Amino acid sequence: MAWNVSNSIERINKAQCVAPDFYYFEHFIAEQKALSLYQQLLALEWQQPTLTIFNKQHTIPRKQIYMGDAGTGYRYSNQLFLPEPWHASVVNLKNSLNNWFGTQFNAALLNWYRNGEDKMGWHADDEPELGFSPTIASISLGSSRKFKIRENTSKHVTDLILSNGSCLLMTGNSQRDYQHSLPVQKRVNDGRINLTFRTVCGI
Ligand SMILES: O=C(O)CCC(=O)C(=O)O
Ligand SMILES: [Fe+2]
Repeated sequence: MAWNVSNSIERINKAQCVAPDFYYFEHFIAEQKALSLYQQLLALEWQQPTLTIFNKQHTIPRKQIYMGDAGTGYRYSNQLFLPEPWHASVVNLKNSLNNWFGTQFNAALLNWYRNGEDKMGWHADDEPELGFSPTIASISLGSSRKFKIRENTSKHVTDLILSNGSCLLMTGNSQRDYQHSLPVQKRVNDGRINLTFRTVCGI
């Protein structure tokens, strides 16, 4: 669903534009609140599915939980994910983001990177369920991790550090023109949880 930029001009002005259509808000959630949310979410029932990509089976190199409103089924690497019911803290965060940005997020993919060996490869969140030019808000809790943004034609890469309590808003052509990834960082010993809020036109 298209995002109404005019609702959020003021918010975007407070952000750092790290690449076209990528806006970074460093202290979006207070540090202590973000750390306590991290601790709370660690206790969830995390899953580590095996996906089939080009006929090969891969167990994802991190853990995840997909949460959302009923009817927000999501297809990702040939597998259908049905949403778990919202966790109280996550639905509160979703509602705050919707108020803040004027979005209509109805689902969230949570990723838990247990240490610097856990990662996410290059991809764009361009599944049809997300509609044309999706807006995605990505909240980071716990250890800081490097995040890479690569422009599709020039292959130019921008590095960004996503720190505890930050929000990265990806909007406009961010998924059409770029890919992003979270590389291995062997020297990171502690965990990080990332929540990506999405608007899913369900299946
Ligand atoms: O962990 C991150 O910051 C990236 C997560 C991501 O790209 C995704 O869930 O699609
Ligand atoms: Fe992504």
